[in-house]
Amino acid sequence: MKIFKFGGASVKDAESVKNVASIIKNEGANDTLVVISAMGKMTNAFEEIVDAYYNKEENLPSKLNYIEEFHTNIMDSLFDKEDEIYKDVAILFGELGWFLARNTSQRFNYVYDQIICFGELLSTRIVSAYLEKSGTENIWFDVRNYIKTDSNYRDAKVDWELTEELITKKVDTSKINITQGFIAANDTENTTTLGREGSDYTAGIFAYCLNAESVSIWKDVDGVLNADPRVFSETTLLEQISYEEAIEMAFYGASVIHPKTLQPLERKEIPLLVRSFINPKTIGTRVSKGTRLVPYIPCFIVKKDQILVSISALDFSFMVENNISYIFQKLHDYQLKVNVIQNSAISFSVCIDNKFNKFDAFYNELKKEFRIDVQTGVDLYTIRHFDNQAIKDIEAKGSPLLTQVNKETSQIVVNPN
Ligand SMILES: Nc1ncnc2c1ncn2[C@@H]1O[C@H](COP(=O)(O)OP(=O)(O)O)[C@@H](O)[C@H]1O
Ligand SMILES: N[C@@H](CC(=O)OP(=O)(O)O)C(=O)O
Repeated sequence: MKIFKFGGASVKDAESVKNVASIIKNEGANDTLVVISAMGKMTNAFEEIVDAYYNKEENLPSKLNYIEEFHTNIMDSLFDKEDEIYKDVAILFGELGWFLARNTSQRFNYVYDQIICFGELLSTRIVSAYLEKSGTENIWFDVRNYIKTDSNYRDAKVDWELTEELITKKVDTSKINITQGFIAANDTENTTTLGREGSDYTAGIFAYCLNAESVSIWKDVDGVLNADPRVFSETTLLEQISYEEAIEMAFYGASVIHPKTLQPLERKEIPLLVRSFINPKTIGTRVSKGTRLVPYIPCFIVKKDQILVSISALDFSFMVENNISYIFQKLHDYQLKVNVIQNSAISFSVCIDNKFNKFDAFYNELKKEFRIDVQTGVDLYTIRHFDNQAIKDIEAKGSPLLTQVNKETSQIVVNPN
């Protein structure tokens, strides 16, 4: 069985849905399981629903209306008014309205997951119905009956044993199956999610449980490139990458592959193909056991808008285990992700992501006991398989503030000025 995964960009409008349908028809076979994300930026739009629900209820109707119109416009270009899909979609909006009206829980993460899941439920219903209408028979199923997790809402952990049992028992491997990425359910049938951008991971879960022959994730780029094309004007397609190399790249922040996706595939040596939904005939990138990197060239990963923090003791004493472990505990408490660490006798520097906007609270707590220098708005470049020229090119992007060189990886924090 083959697993395909289509992200939001691949189903952002009616033309894109037609394109996805033709890829499934031409590249898929009868035994293909297709994982699909919410259309376009719909997960962000559903996040706004959650926000309005908690903070600005008067905005709810207009935000719901925007989402409903977005999907209706796409359907109007793909279907006839009397088609069943309009009823299916109306039922989903009915369920969402019912939840918003009846929910009494104040648990934010629980509420978030019960709302956010509608993006994937809607997109898969629409793509499945369009495939059927255009002559490609398929089975739509609700992934929440297949992938089971704990109750850690918004970042749920998969119950592999139960999930494998359900998937192997229930998936009809002789058909084209259409299902949702990113969402799952716990043992009380409440919806959970696997973390933002988790649909690649869903594809990995199905591949692992079904011993798939390959996973293809269809992207708006030709494959994995040696640098983020949004930041670098010249990039080269990587034809082959080993699992280890892809895991390293994802770990350092190459957003083209979700980090959790690779481990289940590596364990069963299932190749991951990163392919272009714009040019489906091109070969893309193969991530598999074998050669580390083809071609073997420096690869650049960028994390924008980081904070560089230098911490030293007020009395200029050495930064050693006890104060460093205290700082780490605080970084953990405030959910600040550390991307680089550099230590000298009297100062300790970290480059961090302020994803949850808790840096100010961290700073206010630490400044009572430490001297802290903060540089906000800096960029972190990671170069895998660097050479001198690659380091020079990055250092020329602004004022380099910190450079760390390991055997295969160099990390440079740059103030873009
Ligand atoms: N090294 C890289 N190679 C290819 N694309 C990259 C790389 N780094 C960042 N990207 C970005 O990742 C995007 C695709 O990933 P993503 O948006 O998560 O896809 P999807 O949501 O469709 O799963 C590309 O549009 C590209 O801008
Ligand atoms: N829709 C979810 C899951 C996902 O993986 O989306 P995408 O494949 O478009 O990154 C999100 O935006 O987080």
